[in-house]
Amino acid sequence: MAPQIDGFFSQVDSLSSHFIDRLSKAVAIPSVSSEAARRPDVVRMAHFLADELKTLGASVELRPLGKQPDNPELDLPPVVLARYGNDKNKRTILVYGHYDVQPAEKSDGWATEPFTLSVGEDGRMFGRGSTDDKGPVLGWLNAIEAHQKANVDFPVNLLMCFEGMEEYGSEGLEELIQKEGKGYFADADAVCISDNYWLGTEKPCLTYGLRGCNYYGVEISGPGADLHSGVFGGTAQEPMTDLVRILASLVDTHGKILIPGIMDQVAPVTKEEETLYDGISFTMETLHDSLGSKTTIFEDTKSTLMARWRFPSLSIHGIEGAFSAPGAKTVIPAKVIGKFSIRIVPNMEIEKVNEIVAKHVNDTFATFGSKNTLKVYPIHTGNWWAASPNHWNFRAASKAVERVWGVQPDFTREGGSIPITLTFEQSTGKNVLLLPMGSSTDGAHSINEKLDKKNYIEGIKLLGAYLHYVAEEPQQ
Ligand SMILES: C[C@H](N)C(=O)N[C@@H](Cc1c[nH]cn1)C(=O)O
Ligand SMILES: [Zn+2]
Ligand SMILES: [Zn+2]
Repeated sequence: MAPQIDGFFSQVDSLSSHFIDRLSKAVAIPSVSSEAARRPDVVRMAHFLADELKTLGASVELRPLGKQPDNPELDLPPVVLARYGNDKNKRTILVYGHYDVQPAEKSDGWATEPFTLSVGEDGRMFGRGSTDDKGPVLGWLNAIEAHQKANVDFPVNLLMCFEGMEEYGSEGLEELIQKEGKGYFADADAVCISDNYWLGTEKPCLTYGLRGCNYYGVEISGPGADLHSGVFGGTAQEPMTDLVRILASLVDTHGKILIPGIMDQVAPVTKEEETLYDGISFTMETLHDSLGSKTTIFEDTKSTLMARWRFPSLSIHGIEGAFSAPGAKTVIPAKVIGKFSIRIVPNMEIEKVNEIVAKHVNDTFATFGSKNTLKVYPIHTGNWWAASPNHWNFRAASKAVERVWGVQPDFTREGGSIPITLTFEQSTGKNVLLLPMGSSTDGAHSINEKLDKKNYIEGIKLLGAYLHYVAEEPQQ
């Protein structure tokens, strides 16, 4: 295999400008799934991917998913399903990624235009979606192209599933994956997802667990319209006052979730599990670098990693309807919606968490004696996932990491969520591997999101090499 894989690697190097250009085109499409006004751009991004895939000789389908449940006026963006190769003598790998991105505005504090890929002299490539998840998604396409141009036989059949609503809880996808487990994906031998990050900046990792994410809205309304605080302050009960008291009842400064009953559902940490955290290369310095500050809850790496991977966390994200512009507007908002989410872990159950959250918020509000109106509801939910890394799929990826990066990967879990991972595992009955491309300093979801050129180019080699090692692995 060595000469073949070497030919592929040098072709990736030769095509690097072309691959960066492909990423620039993708980043230039502002495919923000959470903003209704951007929906045409999300759809445009699906077509961009489909066209690129067709040019590479893949067979492609754009599958409609119907209307968006919480906004029935709006069509969900299509899922891009594609197949490259159909050789019965080869293994078939199903890869998943997402082509939607988080919102981004220059005014949020970006140093460059968020929807323009800005490649610096130092090799950092800034742009929304560069690392999450357009770079990794294009990695698969680039790996196909480099094989073609290097005249190297593609080692597996590749099934691809790229969605456009991941950043909004993978709306509409679950049913399709459940149905296609024995349909479009029937001949998949294993699944690979490239949509997370290394723990630091030097050492790649393979990931075998994710937290889930239940995202909530707490809506409080009172007056019929926004009011003048000089005229009505002290006269009307203010929705914002009630809301901040509710939000303050959810979590403390040290990350302790204050909702009764939440921690009771968490599986106890076993002695064996504890030891897993000892060998992982991760330092508080790396964490401070990724954080851009030293404001960590814990002072040691083990507690930090456990808090990220193994325990739930509650984050307060924002308040819709509140005054948030610079300056000093003397307004009393009439209706405000607080947004918060809970990252859930084994053995928490989505429905049980929803019930406990609703009870806590309603009970807390009842103690205020407020005349305002309260509603609390889940906006979207997603399950946790934990798999076994003792499988040829992980072995192949580990060999690929060693080949491309010259080190053995860490085996990690992940604090973030990819809601559909568990559904892939259950519907196909196959092993699922997470094989990240980007590093801990990439700033996914943040301002100045970036992907290092080195991670992108070596990442394309990594994805290709993984497929070669998959082809070589004996059956388990
Ligand atoms: C890990 C992945 N790249 C990611 O960013 N996932 C999102 C998915 C999400 C959004 N709402 C709920 N889940 C995340 O972890 O926030
Ligand atoms: Zn992602
Ligand atoms: Zn994301």
